[in-house]
Amino acid sequence: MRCEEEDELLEEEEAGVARPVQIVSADEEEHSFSLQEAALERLLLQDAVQDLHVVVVSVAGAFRKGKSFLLDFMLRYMHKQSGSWVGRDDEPLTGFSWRGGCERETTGILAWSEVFVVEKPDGCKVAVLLMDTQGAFDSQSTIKDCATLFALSTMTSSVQVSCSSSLQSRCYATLFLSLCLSLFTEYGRLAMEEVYEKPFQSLMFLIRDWSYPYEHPYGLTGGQSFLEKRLQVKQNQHEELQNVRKHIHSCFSNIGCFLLPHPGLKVATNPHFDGRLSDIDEEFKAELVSLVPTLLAPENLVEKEIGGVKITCRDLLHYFKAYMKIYQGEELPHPKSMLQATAEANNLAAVAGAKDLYNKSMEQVCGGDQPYISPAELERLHAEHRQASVRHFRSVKKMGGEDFCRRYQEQLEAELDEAYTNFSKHNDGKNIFFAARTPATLFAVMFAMYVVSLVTGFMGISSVATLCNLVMGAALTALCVWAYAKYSGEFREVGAVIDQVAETLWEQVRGQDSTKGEF
Ligand SMILES: Nc1nc2c(ncn2[C@@H]2O[C@H](COP(=O)(O)OP(=O)(O)OP(=O)(O)O)[C@@H](O)[C@H]2O)c(=O)[nH]1
Ligand SMILES: [Mg+2]
Repeated sequence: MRCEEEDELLEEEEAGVARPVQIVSADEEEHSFSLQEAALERLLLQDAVQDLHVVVVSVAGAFRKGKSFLLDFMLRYMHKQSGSWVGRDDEPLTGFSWRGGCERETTGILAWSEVFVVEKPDGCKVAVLLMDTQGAFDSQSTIKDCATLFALSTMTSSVQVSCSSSLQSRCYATLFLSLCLSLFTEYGRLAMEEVYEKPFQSLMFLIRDWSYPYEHPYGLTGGQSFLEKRLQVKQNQHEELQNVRKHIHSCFSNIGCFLLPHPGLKVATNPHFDGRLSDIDEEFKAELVSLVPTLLAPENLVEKEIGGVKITCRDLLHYFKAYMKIYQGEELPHPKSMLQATAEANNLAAVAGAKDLYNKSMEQVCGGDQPYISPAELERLHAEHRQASVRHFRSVKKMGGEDFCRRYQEQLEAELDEAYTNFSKHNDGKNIFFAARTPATLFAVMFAMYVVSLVTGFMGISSVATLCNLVMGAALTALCVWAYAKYSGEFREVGAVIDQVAETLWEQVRGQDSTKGEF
């Protein structure tokens, strides 16, 4: 069954059908999470988006609160981006899987397989990635599970939408705030010591089923006044709570709150509800139409920044890998190791960017469809592009301090030299004389053996003549095998050994020639 499902998914992927992709999967028994690296790579390394700055919108929060449901409306907006995006009255809601009932639906973290490319009003193109997360407080998850997912989605997103209901908002905010205190505020403080920038971008508290519009009206303004009241620092509060309230603003560049009305009884209680708008209360629809563009309109998109630098889809991959590593332990990671992981991923992303720059420049010089270039010229261009690449690495703002970055610079230099060896070999392969070296050497051996066997035969030294004939025969066989290996692509190892032997002979003769030349 599992295999069939996987095959189906693969077929869908090949057919280009957009769908949710599991990027972090949960192991329910072990209470652990693992990164689906291959799926994430396929998602983030698509040609059209890998070099674009990324906007990561993640919806997290309490379980069964309509997170996936909301994301499906976000998908509708991303597909249409026009006034009538919300859809027809009788259209079922599809996309991220959602359903009624009291059992949880989403596990781990999922992303939409289509990364949307949006042009911002300033003309910059950005890639928008939508992420759905497992809900907090379900009966099967531990507090550590909830905190891990919450931390992961906060660390990797630029817009974090935190869902909770009116009633839960208190305990949810408390969990979030205490998490903030123990992890994010300390992480933020450490990060800011280095880069003086707020570590996270946008946080939107989304309060569902708001039932007190007479106190705070629905929408953003009501939410803002509700939030201000919640985040007020009061003298009689516990010192810890006071600190969180003070620090939360220094962690996020923008904190908002949106109060969403109840969607109506059909949504909440009808088991056959399929998401059609005609079954949803007007009030809810009106607020939804204002909420989604607040988060996703081109002018409101917030790019993911780390260490004060906007990151690309390719960079995001490094951060995911680094964060996933630290969240796999028994305990929640210490803020210091979070910072360490960020610095590591930050440097690795800079290495990857610099290497990509070098590879692209060298491809133009000696890529697959470029003609042969002289080795001396190739070496000169390699030195030039290597320097440019290292300069690029050094110019990128990085975390971790000078010594830490130097280690990654050394790694980059070693990787560039290795890439050069490959480019150089590839270039040599294009030289027709270089390719003809093996048959030329074998012919020369055969000719020399033929002459020696003639002379020695004439002089009557038949044993030497026979030996020469044998060597000639061996050279001829080697030539035939080599030609077959090159033509058919089979017995490649044998072909390589023959090349190696011919190369050694060639170098030997050339070496003797040049020694003679010196005298
Ligand atoms: N009360 C209420 N129900 C909603 C709201 N939005 C959607 N729902 C309903 O809530 C149910 C759960 O929706 P999902 O989108 O699957 O919820 P979820 O938060 O993704 O759930 P998990 O993935 O299990 O954490 C569905 O029946 C929705 O119709 C809302 O604002 N309030
Ligand atoms: Mg869900």
